[in-house]
Amino acid sequence: MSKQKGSLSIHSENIFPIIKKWLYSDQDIFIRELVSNGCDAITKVKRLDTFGEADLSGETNFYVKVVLDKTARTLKFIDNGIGMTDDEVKKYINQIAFSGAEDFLNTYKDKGDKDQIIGHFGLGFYSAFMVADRVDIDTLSFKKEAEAVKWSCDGGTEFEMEKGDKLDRGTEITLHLGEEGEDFLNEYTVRSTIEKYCSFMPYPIFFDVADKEPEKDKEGNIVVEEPKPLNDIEPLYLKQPNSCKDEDYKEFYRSTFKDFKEPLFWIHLNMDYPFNLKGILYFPKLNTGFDTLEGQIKLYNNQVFIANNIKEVIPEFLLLLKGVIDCPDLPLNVSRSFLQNDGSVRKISDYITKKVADKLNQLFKSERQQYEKFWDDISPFVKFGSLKDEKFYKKVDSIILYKTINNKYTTVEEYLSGLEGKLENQVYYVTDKIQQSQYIKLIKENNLDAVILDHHIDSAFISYVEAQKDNLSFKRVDSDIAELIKDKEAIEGEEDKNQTEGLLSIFKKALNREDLKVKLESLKSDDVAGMIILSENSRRMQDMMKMYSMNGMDMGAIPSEETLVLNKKHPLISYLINNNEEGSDKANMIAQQVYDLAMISHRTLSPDDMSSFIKRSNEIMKHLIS
Ligand SMILES: Nc1ncnc2c1ncn2[C@@H]1O[C@H](COP(=O)(O)OP(=O)(O)OP(=O)(O)O)[C@@H](O)[C@H]1O
Repeated sequence: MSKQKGSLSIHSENIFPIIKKWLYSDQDIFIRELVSNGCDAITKVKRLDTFGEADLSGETNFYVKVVLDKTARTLKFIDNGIGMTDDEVKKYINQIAFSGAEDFLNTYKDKGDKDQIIGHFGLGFYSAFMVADRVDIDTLSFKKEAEAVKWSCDGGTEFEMEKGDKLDRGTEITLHLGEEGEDFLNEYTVRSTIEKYCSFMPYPIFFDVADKEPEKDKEGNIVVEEPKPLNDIEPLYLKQPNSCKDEDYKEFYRSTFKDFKEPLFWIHLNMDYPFNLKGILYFPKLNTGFDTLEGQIKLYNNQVFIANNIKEVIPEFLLLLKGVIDCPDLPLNVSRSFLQNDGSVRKISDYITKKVADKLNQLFKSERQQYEKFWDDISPFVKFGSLKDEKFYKKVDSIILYKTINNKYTTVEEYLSGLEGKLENQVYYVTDKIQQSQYIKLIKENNLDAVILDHHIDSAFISYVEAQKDNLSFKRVDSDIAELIKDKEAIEGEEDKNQTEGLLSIFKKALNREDLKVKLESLKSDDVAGMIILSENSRRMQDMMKMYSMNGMDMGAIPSEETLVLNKKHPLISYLINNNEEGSDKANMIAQQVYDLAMISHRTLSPDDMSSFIKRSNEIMKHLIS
């Protein structure tokens, strides 16, 4: 066969169902497509007016109107934009995937700002057939002497076109809703879909129900209300940050996210080069737990809503925030909610991350007090962000705060320099202020400090920080603190060894635990009889095992590394040392009680241990009166 060249042909009968059914992910998107076509039509005619190619004679009243008629089962999209001549209908409507928007941009590419035109692919109009059995177009071009055109198609590949009777400039698209469009006979659905996609579109969008019962006042007079657009044609994020007041930001937050809690602070993104990006990111007040943190980042392209929380553009941890981002440079797919794989998406995401880190640094440096006030709310976000994105962590590392047991906020650097000479590269922490109060007391008595890390994210976070920083280690207050609590003056001798042996035997017997580890120390304080000490590593291992045990692992298999430190100075312990009563009821009771009391400050008792503890405590109380 000889070499041939040619162009591929498409069978409209086969391609049309694909466009109608599968091109767009959400059925309600037809509303966005038709309203944005109306907006594009207005932008075009206004632009031609500025070029002197159309004469609008100072007209300013531009709009897109959506009118539902439940009785007639129609939904109309009316605009007073550029309109179409019959040639244009043939070119742009009858030819699938031929975009008048692209055509317009190419014709006028040297003039003006290309970004305001929404259409691109020449397919959006056909999304109407996802809900309509028939679509009519009535249009009149802005051109002088233009004739109105009427076009109609029932979703097959045939259309009808004739002279129309439209008298005013613009286009009216009528959707005859079929079975699949049943939902859009509902006023609320139409209204909320317009609000969802078109809230920030650049021309007023009105919604009306043609066959609605008129509203009447008490006297029965018909009340005519001034129509109000459903959108905000000049959203705050498009304005210059220096012209926006705090109240404007708060109001925009309330109206956009329907959240009446005030945001903590916000970042106004305003970038023109190397890509165009505008938006506002809000840090919401989070007084709920981490599990329920849920932000919302609305992504727009040229004031047209694309989708919420698009992970490709918005780094995952930023999805805990609330905000709007408008980026006309996004490489969108036809269906718009999908992005094309493109390097610029990564750049956009990096830019947003950097802006957030910059804002936090600026707050830390110039408004430390405010920053501390916000810290409890923003800390899960900053920690989650650090875990998810090393670059972000590097930028915020030095401004991560820790709340101390004295209710102060400190960075690791400040903490360590405050305890210079006492602690080296070691941070004490508390996970439960109440349970660990005994240890907190010790820390305070030793003029030390500890930070509170009581959030679910903290254990993962500190391991991450330790991996990032050489030498730094976090130690829970009940870990290796023997050195701290020991009375350094007391000298350990041979006698201690024997006493430890004796006590060990008493406790093992009383608790019926052969694996028990006991240490005898002279503690600084003589009001604590015993304490449980567990090395940080063993405890973390235990915590991890516990997590796994939820998935069915046997906890009994984990060896216990806890050591019971007994205080030689405490009268109960010296009683046990000095009276050889091993195995007696009294010795057993003291040993069990000392052990349980030490355990309670370390972790929660098991239900059985708790009931024995209560029972025994009552027994002991009875001795007071016997
Ligand atoms: N309301 C309207 N007024 C004037 N022209 C319109 C109107 N609706 C559609 N058109 C013309 O029909 C063309 C095709 O519209 P369609 O919605 O299919 O694609 P598009 O808007 O160009 O691109 P996209 O598929 O990205 O939305 C438009 O580019 C425009 O020229």
